[in-house]
Amino acid sequence: MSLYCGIAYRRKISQGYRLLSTYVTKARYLFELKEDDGACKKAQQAGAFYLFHSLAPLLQTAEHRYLVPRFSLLEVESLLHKFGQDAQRIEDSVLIGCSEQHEAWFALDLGLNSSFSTHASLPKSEVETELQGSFIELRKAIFQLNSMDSSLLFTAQALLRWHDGHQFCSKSGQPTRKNIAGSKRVCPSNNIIYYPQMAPVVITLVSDGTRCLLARQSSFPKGMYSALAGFCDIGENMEEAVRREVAEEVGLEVENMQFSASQHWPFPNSSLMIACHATVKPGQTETLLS
Ligand SMILES: NC(=O)c1ccc[n+]([C@@H]2O[C@H](COP(=O)([O-])OP(=O)(O)OC[C@H]3O[C@@H](n4cnc5c(N)ncnc54)[C@H](O)[C@@H]3O)[C@@H](O)[C@H]2O)c1
Ligand SMILES: [Mg+2]
Repeated sequence: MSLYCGIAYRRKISQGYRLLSTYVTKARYLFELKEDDGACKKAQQAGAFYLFHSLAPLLQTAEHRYLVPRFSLLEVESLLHKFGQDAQRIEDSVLIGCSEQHEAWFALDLGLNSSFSTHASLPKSEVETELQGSFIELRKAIFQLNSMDSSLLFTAQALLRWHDGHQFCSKSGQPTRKNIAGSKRVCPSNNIIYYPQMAPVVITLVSDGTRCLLARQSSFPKGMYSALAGFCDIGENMEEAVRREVAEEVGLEVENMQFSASQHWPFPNSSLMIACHATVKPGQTETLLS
């Protein structure tokens, strides 16, 4: 369907069904904020900000759990002012979601070099004291966060990392400029648009119907085993990647496979983990036992 038809179709639908679901209005609102810098700037006025320092989120401790504090635009501006920085640094923030009431959520890293600020990084421990929290590595905090918080922080960290690593155009070498939402960067000299990327990874639980195969990398901590994982090669579909990775890593040939679930995984860079179940060809189960 062409874009024109797509838009016309959307209008027809929305005229026919005036009461759109909360999910649909939210999805369309976020899409608008990504496309319209003015609307996104306006959303920042009433939005909430999650703060990071060198990709570690600011967390507060409460009875074996971590809480994720959020700040208003005014609070962030006043913090920046206190540390001698101007509000332009807020343009480094990225849109990471919104509430059902359309309160937009942003993430801002106070530790990474800012393209706007003369002061590259805010002093970590002083900011922690000021905000009564700690910047904690996300990997260490995962299991003490609720699932909504961890998913938001995963997205935030992945986007912040992508922007940090894509400040220059790979064709012209010129600095690229992010849009307000942070959903893309553009090279002003040749208009090439860069979008945040993630690498597809297949992770496969191989079984013979009753037993499953786990493996370990030499880099894993002692005693840790996992399903077989690997990056998709360019040009491959999911099935081909599963077949190749299982063959490469354990020397077995996969017969049937089924998609199970997927998850964004921010470590060490952004991956889309695609989880599958697979069985191996008959006669290979002895290998599984040995
Ligand atoms: N069982 C597991 O190993 C496991 C479990 C949970 C999550 N993960 C995640 O899945 C990802 C892939 O697992 P793996 O390390 O076993 O992959 P892998 O088996 O494909 O081996 C990694 C190697 O693949 C190459 N490679 C190809 N494309 C790459 C890309 N886009 N980025 C980085 N390296 C690339 C590199 O040479 C790298 O050393 C990892 O990021 C890991 O965090 C793995
Ligand atoms: Mg692997």
